[in-house]
Amino acid sequence: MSRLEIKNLRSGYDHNEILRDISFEIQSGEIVGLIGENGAGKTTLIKSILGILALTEGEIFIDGNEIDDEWDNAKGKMAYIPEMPLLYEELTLKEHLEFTGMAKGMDQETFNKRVEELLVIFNMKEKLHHFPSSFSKGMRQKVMVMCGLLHEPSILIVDEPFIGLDPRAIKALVKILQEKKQQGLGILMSTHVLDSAEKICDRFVLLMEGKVLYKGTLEEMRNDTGLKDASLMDLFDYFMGAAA
Ligand SMILES: Nc1ncnc2c1ncn2[C@@H]1O[C@H](COP(=O)(O)OP(=O)(O)OP(=O)(O)O)[C@@H](O)[C@H]1O
Repeated sequence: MSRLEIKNLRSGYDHNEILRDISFEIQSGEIVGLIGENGAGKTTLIKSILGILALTEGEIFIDGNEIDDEWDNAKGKMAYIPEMPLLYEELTLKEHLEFTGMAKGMDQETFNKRVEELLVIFNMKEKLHHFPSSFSKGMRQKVMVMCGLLHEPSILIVDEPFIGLDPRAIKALVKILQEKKQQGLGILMSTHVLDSAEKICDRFVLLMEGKVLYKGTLEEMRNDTGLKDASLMDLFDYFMGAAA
């Protein structure tokens, strides 16, 4: 159970500031959708939260503790699943999991138990000793998700989880994210797949040109715009149009 809080964040690349005054939080047991057009700053924001990019201003807290002071602790609580599956071609699925377990400092007993559970959930038992070269895109994505969930993080950050997955794989992933959420995982999910996002996210942060354009639930968006029954896509269009 954790809470991630982002306060007045500014960051970017060298002399190119991309994000300005970003503030929002992710509570335990909720899925927050990070929505924005190409180049809005979603990946830059994720990289900033993960400490890959330095902040020029602002603070990030986990459970009230600033990440800067508690970096190792924070790293243990967070997991990240990147947009493109990054696998080592010379390592089998088992070795990927072992490598992750070691990096996260898991003890053998917990590791074995979790691997057993994840292999069943993701239907990958038969692939345990196989190399990524024999995996489809969806299976590669599954390996990333398994590695991400291995140490039972309390905050999960997922960048574009649905790209390249077939409808059944999307359904399976949605089910897993919902189950994990019910168990208390807080999830930040960046995606362009708005119909899936609408179904599974509890709240949304809409980004435009590096700034928060809107944050709230679907219901709040509908009330604020007067667009009753509007889809997330329609609401996103509306907010983008109003800001242009
Ligand atoms: N390595 C980099 N160096 C300099 N500028 C970058 C770099 N990566 C991204 N940018 C710029 O930062 C801005 C935000 O890009 P970012 O990748 O965060 O957008 P995004 O919302 O994730 O887009 P997409 O939906 O296309 O993945 C863009 O203007 C982009 O050109």
